[in-house]
Amino acid sequence: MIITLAGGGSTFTPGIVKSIALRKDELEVDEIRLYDINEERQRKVGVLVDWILHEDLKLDIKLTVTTDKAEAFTDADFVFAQMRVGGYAMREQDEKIPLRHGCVGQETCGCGGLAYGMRTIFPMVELIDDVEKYAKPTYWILNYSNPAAIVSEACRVLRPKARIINICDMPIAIIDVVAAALECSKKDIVYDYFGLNHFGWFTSIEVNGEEALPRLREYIKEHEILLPAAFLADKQSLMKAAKSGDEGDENPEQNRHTKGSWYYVWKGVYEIMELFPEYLPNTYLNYYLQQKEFVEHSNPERTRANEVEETREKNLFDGIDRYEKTGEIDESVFYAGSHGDWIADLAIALKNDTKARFLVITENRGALPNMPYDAMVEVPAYIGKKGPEVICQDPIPLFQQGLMMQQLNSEKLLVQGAIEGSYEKVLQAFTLNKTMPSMTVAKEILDDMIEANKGYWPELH
Ligand SMILES: NC(=O)c1ccc[n+]([C@@H]2O[C@H](COP(=O)([O-])OP(=O)(O)OC[C@H]3O[C@@H](n4cnc5c(N)ncnc54)[C@H](O)[C@@H]3O)[C@@H](O)[C@H]2O)c1
Ligand SMILES: O=P(O)(O)OC[C@H]1O[C@H](O[C@H]2[C@H](O)[C@@H](O)[C@@H](O)O[C@@H]2CO)[C@H](O)[C@@H](O)[C@@H]1O
Ligand SMILES: [Mn+2]
Repeated sequence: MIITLAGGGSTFTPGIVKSIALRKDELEVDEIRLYDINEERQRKVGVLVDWILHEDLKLDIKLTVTTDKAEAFTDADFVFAQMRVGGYAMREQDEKIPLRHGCVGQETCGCGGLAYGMRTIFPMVELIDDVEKYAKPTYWILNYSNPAAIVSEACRVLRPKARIINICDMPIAIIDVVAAALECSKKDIVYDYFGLNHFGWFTSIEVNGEEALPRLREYIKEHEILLPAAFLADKQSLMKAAKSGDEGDENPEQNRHTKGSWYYVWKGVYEIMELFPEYLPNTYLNYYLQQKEFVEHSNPERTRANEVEETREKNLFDGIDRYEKTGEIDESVFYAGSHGDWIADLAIALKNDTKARFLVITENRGALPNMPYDAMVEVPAYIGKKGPEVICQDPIPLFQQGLMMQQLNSEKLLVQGAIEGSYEKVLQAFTLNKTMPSMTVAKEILDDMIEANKGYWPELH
């Protein structure tokens, strides 16, 4: 069993490798390969991964670190894709350009997400072609390269036969927080959900067979935020940290959610549920339902990209430099948690045909009867060796369906515009996005984005 991480220089690589390694028996993994286009970044992360596999866990798993496609993909069984096309420098542009025009600037939502999508569509297609050329015919690509909604639509259109499953860890991160709030184990939770990626709702959260949404509603109302009580001890300092964008030094998974801009993410769940209490919203709906408020509490000079550069990325690479100089490892420099565990669990379900239930981004095919057949939706599915078998649901309510159709068509227009090189379609995608106040503002942002993305975007005519 060979698993290749494409985007092996990612800040998430050490955590994912640890999750794979801890499930080595179920995955029967013989070799892990790291592949990236950035040789130096890849080499450094490779040093840490080598330590995890061979010094820390003392495992007999071969490690290959490469920038060569043939070496990376030949006979691979799984490819876990986590590319950030353009890096944090371009994420900063995605966030800051719309904010300069008074609009939501976010990694995967609004115009920032559309811009990131334009950069990622063709590198993803290239990755699929490389994998098809070199890997085992039974390969699976588990893709979490963002923006997953646009990437999955582009793959559906351009490579419909590819063995790729697109996934997102935000819903499971929400379930982690819900479990802490309800003081139960996340293993006891079964949930129902519908939506698009970063655009969906939990319709049911059962804990040991009991519907817990009413209890969760009360919790959120009482605390005025969806964060576990322990994290709320000092609300004043939380808010101060949020305003300064300070993530602090701590690294544990949930604590990071109380720091920097994440605070507003969990606060927004309360604000949405005050007006629309029926379902638990995905945190990303904040950007579409509270556009004005998001812009008001954002600092266009310092966005989430800066926070990540100064914390997760800096901690990782400073930690690796220190290890190379002194031989000392501080495990807190790398992020490990639900993200990697979930990806490894999904690979196990595919490989061992377990038919376990996962939330995945997949072609609708009637699962949501009042959404288009070919929409890439995020819904629960049983996962076995043939891929996802989606679970059918009742028609979704008009409010959610209307929001989803607007977002879906914006994303579809972007993909069509990228493929056809059509400026007009891309402008329609921007204009249609719910974060846009007018077509004129959409055009101003698009023109700035074209300038900033030279060398990354296809030419538009
Ligand atoms: N779907 C999800 O829920 C989810 C969760 C976490 C992260 N992500 C995504 O995972 C990716 C990695 O995030 P990160 O913060 O660790 O970023 P990062 O910049 O640290 O890592 C990304 C790596 O991808 C490499 N890369 C860029 N283009 C490439 C290409 N064409 N081929 C191969 N490698 C390439 C970069 O050199 C870099 O080493 C991002 O796309 C991020 O949005 C998704
Ligand atoms: O701003 P970032 O880079 O820290 O996070 C952006 C990503 O946020 C979500 O994933 C989180 C997840 O919610 C959290 O619990 C933990 O696992 O880290 C992830 C990455 O930060 C979202 O689902 C991703 O798509 C975003 O890229
Ligand atoms: Mn996500």
